[in-house]
Amino acid sequence: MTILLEADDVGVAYGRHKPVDGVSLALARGELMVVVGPNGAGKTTLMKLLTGEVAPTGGAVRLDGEALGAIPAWRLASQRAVMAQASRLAFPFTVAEVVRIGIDSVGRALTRGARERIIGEALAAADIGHLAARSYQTLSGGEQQRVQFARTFAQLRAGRTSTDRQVLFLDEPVANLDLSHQIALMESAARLAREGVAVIAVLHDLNLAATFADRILVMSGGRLHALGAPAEVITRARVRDVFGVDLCREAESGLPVVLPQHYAGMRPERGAA
Ligand SMILES: Nc1ncnc2c1ncn2[C@@H]1O[C@H](COP(=O)(O)OP(=O)(O)OP(=O)(O)O)[C@@H](O)[C@H]1O
Repeated sequence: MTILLEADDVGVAYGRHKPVDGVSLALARGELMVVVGPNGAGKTTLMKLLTGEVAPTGGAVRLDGEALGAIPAWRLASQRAVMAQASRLAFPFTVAEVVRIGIDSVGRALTRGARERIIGEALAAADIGHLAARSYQTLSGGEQQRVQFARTFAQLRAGRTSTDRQVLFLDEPVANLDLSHQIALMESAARLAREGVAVIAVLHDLNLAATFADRILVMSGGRLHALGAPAEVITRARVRDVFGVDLCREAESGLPVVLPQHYAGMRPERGAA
């Protein structure tokens, strides 16, 4: 198993407040890990620690075996892509231009045709081909979110010309999406995982998490509460403890969350990484 992202006892303190405290994890090539937890549990802060946006006050993060801080920005751009919670743009870029930004720093060696192919593929992966000429600023929140996913998708595709050991970070990527686009975006993320990308995503929807995750990490009060396969982690007792929600009786066996019929059989098969 090839580990692409590692956190050792990582945490950050703001005065006496510790949004994330002592979290350790290892994310393998081809794995899709979903981070869940209540509001304020430390999910976004953990993602920021893992991407290097926030410097840890304790512990260490390694990307493909190297200390995060030691990797130059130009190389990081090929190794990982980040979709943050909200992305506003000050300039009136078109959708296609925003997606092109994703490959500006990593796709210089690509031919013009290859770049256009990647952009087309990214637009399709996010179902925004029909919006390509629209101004990003005039899009709905959900449409903007899909554009940001396409940008990260394009960045990874272009970066693959330098390395196929890549990590994708998605912080609440489906927050504003309708049900079918939530599933479509997670399917695209799962497809990237099947191609070997290590994917880590913050989600609030436990159904979606259980459907798509190889492993689920539960954060609670800044600490790692549980980490494992969906059926082991999303138990009725844990949902009660962590989220304060009592699930229905049917939830007693196997995955406790009532999976809508629509999700049935949608769990993608993972190929060997
Ligand atoms: N820069 C900061 N200074 C002080 N406190 C912070 C800072 N950043 C985050 N926090 C606090 O850390 C805690 C965790 O925040 P974080 O955004 O990681 O939670 P979350 O699990 O992503 O929540 P949500 O589900 O609401 O998005 C919160 O109480 C937040 O107010």
